[in-house]
Amino acid sequence: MNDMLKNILLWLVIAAVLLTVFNNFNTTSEANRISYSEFVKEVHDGRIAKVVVDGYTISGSRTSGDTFETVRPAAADPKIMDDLLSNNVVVEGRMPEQQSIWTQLLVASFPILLILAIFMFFMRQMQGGGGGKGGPMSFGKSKARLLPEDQIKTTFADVAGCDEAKEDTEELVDFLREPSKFQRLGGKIPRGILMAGPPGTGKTLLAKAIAGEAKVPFFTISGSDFVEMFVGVGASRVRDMFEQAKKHAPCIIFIDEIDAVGRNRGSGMGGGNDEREQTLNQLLVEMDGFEGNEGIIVIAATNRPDVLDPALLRPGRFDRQVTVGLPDIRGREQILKVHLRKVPCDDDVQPKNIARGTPGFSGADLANLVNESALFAARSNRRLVNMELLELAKDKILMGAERKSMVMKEEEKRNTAYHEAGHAIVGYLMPEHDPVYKVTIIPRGRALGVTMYLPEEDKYSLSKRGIESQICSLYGGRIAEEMIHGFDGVSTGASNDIERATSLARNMVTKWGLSEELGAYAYEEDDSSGGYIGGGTGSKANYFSQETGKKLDAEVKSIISSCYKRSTDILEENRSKLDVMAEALMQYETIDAKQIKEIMDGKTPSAPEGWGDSNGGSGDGVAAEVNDETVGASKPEGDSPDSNEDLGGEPNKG
Ligand SMILES: Nc1ncnc2c1ncn2[C@@H]1O[C@H](COP(=O)(O)OP(=O)(O)OP(=O)(O)O)[C@@H](O)[C@H]1O
Ligand SMILES: [Zn+2]
Repeated sequence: MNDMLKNILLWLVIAAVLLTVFNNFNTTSEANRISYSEFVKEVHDGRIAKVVVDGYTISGSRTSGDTFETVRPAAADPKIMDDLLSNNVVVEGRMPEQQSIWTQLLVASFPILLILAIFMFFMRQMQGGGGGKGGPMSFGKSKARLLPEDQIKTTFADVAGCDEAKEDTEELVDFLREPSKFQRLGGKIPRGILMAGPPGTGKTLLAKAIAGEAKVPFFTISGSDFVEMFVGVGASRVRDMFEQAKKHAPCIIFIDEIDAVGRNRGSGMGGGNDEREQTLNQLLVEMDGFEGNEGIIVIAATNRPDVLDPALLRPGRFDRQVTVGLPDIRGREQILKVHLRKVPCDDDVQPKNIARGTPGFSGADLANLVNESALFAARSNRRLVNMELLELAKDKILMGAERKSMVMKEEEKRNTAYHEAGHAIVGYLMPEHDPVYKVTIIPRGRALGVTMYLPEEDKYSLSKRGIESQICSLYGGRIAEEMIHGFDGVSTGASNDIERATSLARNMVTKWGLSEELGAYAYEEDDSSGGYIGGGTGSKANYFSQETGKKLDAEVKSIISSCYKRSTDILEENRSKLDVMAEALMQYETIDAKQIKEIMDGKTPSAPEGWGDSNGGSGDGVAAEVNDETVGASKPEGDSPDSNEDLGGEPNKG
């Protein structure tokens, strides 16, 4: 880095010297050159006949006939013009205006200033945007900020409502506390952890808590800090950051917004961005570089895990993913408690009630809610935060223009509850269907709600009966909606379900030979999937006539309508269970296998674990939620048949 700077500087100096030399050479090479004072003397002596003024250069001829040339200093006496004219000298052109000494100095020093400015510019670039965040001036320093272990006050107790994520990361604490002991015991050393989840769900907080628990230093940097105009700068920052971290190991490096550097290199976005690519490559190199025994854990956070370059996710890099989702109602209650601990509260404050009224809020929103209520209290000269102020703060946050769309309306929540319950009940009752594991109406990614099935083993082939069961449960959501709203009230939320069901039915007929009518014959082949359920969208090759095509369509339709009918029958027979499950979802937002079984057995569902300990006071220590991360972990695609993610339709649905 320093070498590069020196080079730049050296070239600038050489250029300046050459320029000067060339200039001088140019003028001194002329014959008949005289000094200005000589010229003035000759003017006074009346030896000059003609003068041609060209800027500061004065040339001309003497009365004797020979020519001369001179350069007029900027500070020359302006009276010379009068002298020339009074001696009847022919003057062509005009003498330049007199300038102040300061202007002259400025003009003279302009090239030096220019060089200096360029030099400063490079320095700032090397240093990273120039000082904003403080820290010592030196070239090539990464912008990573170091938080020494004794300054980290965050612990797991400060992170609430994401117990699964906490459990997933507890092992890291053990490792960081004593890397060598951990290794001796045969623990597999993690290197990179990717925290994925929507903004404000506590990814940064959790990473910091890991450092706080393990009492190790914490480096933070944002992915966007690496992205610079100059090729090589980002990469050198990455290198520098790892170098620093090695000196402080065991420690944690936290890279926020990893997607800023980690976007898929192949993807069109910012096409051919050399700098970003080099930075990413350097990051990959560094991740591969350390042997794992150096005690550095790199935690990266993103809310777009889907756009990351697959190379980042390979074994040995960010091969472990921890999802930090939006909190459900219990999570929200716990988060509220964590933050309410920090403000003086009235006795009437009930975190549970606020949690109930804030579906869709992130941890950051809830922290903000408590903070706002404290501000309201201060403004109205009250000593305590009470329920009224908390409600006021909630309304204020809900009112925030962009939040409105995020938070579920009661009506929408009910619709989603019925939809998911429909999936779950049909899935539960169909033969050879994966067991229903968990149902939630908390939005996840683009999905409004999710019903998760737990495959009993990895399945690479399914029976005809199993596939039909899947098609039935896929339609369960839409049918349930239809049952409560009538056909006209059905939302567009089921489009993904319908797509997947159709694709399954089509594959049954055209690829898997599962139609009696058309036999075991490959009518269609696509190059995308190796026959794995889920339907490919790749380019297709057709091997059938138009007439057969019609038969295929008819057969697909007949499979679908028979599944649709079966699904409808099931839901009509179990209408009361559907109501109970939808009601439970409205109340608890997430229910798991236990509650689902109770409902299906005709019992009143029990409250989920951790529900109702609202007087517990502390946010942690509440029973863990079921770990939904393990669901379908064996399947690489989100499109796998073991969960129904219900995408919201267009915002302006009819
Ligand atoms: N699970 C939680 N428990 C307690 N507080 C939380 C939780 N999640 C968020 N918060 C509060 O919100 C603040 C912001 O959260 P944080 O910065 O960790 O979110 P993030 O997921 O890293 O967001 P981003 O993706 O925007 O960086 C935290 O400092 C904390 O006060
Ligand atoms: Zn659905």
